[in-house]
Amino acid sequence: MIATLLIQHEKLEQLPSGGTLSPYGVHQKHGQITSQALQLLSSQRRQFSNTYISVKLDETSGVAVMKLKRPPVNSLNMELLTEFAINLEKLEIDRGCRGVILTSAVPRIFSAGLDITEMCGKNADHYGEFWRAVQEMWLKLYGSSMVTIAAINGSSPAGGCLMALSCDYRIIANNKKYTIGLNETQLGIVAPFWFKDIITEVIGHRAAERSLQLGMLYSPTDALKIGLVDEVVAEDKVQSTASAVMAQWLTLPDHARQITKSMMRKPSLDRLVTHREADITNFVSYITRDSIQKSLQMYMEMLKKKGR
Ligand SMILES: CCCCCCCCCC/C=C\CC(=O)SCCNC(=O)CCNC(=O)[C@H](O)C(C)(C)COP(=O)(O)OP(=O)(O)OC[C@H]1O[C@@H](n2cnc3c(N)ncnc32)[C@H](O)[C@@H]1OP(=O)(O)O
Repeated sequence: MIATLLIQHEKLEQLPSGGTLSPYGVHQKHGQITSQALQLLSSQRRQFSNTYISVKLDETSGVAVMKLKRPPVNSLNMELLTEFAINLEKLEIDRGCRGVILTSAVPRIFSAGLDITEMCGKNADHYGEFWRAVQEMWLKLYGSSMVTIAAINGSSPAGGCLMALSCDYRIIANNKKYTIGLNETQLGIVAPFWFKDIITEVIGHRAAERSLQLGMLYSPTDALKIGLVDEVVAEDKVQSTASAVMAQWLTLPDHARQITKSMMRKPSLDRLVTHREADITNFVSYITRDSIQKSLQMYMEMLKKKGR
């Protein structure tokens, strides 16, 4: 028992921020064994935090709450994406964790999507690496065997919406100021095929086509109407609803639910895995076009002007 706890604890030790997805040892820190064991036995919660992600795992329920914490808008830069993938992988291999609630620590924003500055004025190698990190985040989240619930406590455009769409269930706060959707065309860019696939799976072909072509951002109630989210609840009920829904989902045997989830999601995952390198090459050649760089720069300027 103690040995198992020790291994789990060591798996969950804080990694240095900005690290890579390299394996982390389970045989470190032998000298601390006794104190770690005692600490663990007396506590039902474990927490770990990187620069842009914090995780609290409740060992009693087996539910982790993962928060994005990159003010002002939780835009997804390379470091956040990498930390996200590492933390999710840690939870994935932790037997004590069966479900993850994904939410934001930044008021009024779930995530503003990909960090546009990662896609502007850099070189091709950078774009390639960045896109690989975006893919990795998605493969880990969409491919997770755990129950994943998005507790959307703020606006969630583009890549933020993709994150929410990749979860098993979406709960959004009832606030007209919050919007959610894949608005890429409004930036003058195209959502890649796997973004398109996932929104089509969630809301159906007709709604997805309209939504993607027009780059639509929906209020919570409109998002509910088209099935982009599953529930709209009062702002102060988002987390408690997420916990209640999670508890319901966790009443099912993991084995049956996981195989079913995998059956449903495998075709989309396989498509990206098979075409991963081509997708990166495609992204790099697309994003380095002068016209695309110009569109993104103009969009950033517009955002900055609006903020002044
Ligand atoms: C042939 C086919 C090939 C296909 C190839 C693929 C092509 C590429 C696919 C790319 C896929 C995904 C794209 C994305 O995810 S792009 C990101 C899109 N996101 C958005 O449009 C959201 C933009 N932001 C907002 O609408 C608002 O900021 C907000 C989230 C609603 C919050 O509003 P706010 O009033 O609270 O804050 P605001 O003043 O606007 O912003 C504060 C500062 O944050 C900066 N900022 C906002 N969003 C981003 C972002 N996504 N990246 C970087 N920086 C961002 C904003 O500029 C402000 O900065 P400053 O304080 O003025 O310096």
